[in-house]
Amino acid sequence: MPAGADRPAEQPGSASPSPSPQEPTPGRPVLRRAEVARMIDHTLLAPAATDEEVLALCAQATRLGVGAVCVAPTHVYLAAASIRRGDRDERTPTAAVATVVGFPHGNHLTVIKAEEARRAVADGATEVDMVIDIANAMDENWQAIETEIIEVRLSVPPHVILKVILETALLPDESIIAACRAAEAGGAEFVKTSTGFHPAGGASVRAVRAMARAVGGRLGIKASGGIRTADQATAMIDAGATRLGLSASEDVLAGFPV
Ligand SMILES: O=C[C@H](O)COP(=O)(O)O
Repeated sequence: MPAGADRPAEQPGSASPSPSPQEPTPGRPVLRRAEVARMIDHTLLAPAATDEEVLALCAQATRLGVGAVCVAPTHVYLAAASIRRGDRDERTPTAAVATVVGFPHGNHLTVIKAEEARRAVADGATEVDMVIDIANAMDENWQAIETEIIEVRLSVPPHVILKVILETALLPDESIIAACRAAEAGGAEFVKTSTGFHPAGGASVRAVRAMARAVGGRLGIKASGGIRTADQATAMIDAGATRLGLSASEDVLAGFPV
């Protein structure tokens, strides 16, 4: 079962209600299913996820044409092997393998996050989503956040994409902006809204807009946590998201025209 599939939309981790995106943003072409699929990190991070469920996720990823799968560190090796096999059989473009570090609470020692990232890359991950030490953001200790990001950045090769999870439901806009700047200074490629596991909630249009104001055009912006419909996904993209972390990828994509 995909992570969060057993949660109703308004439970912890769900995306905040957003303005209806039914009216297309002026000047933006209609979003097509294949284009949105390439923006998706198809995600399974449920603590009890089995190997069988990870293999099903990878098969689905290949079928849907998503940009990446995102799995727990313990499943990276399996996912990377499965994606490679699926690509050979189906002759479809390769989905990247992403994983998480310091997940979901973020209060692991920096040295543990750095080693977790290094091992994940050795196992086949090319994208790493690290959770910041959220207490540092509550304390507005931006230097500590930047230092930790630098440590993780230095633990993996330059080609690895580093995404920094801020748990934005806990933060006012000014803190989101400051954390995004610390992520940029620390060498991250992306900032990401949420783990999808915090009781305060998941992605919101408010947070994505603040992130876009801070680093849009320079860093990628990943909206994740509680996005269950094409309307919610569209609202995130219109707010500035360039990636979507979704466990409900199939349902979301079904709402976009081919
Ligand atoms: O990192 C991504 C999230 O865990 C995905 O959250 P979701 O299951 O609410 O889509």
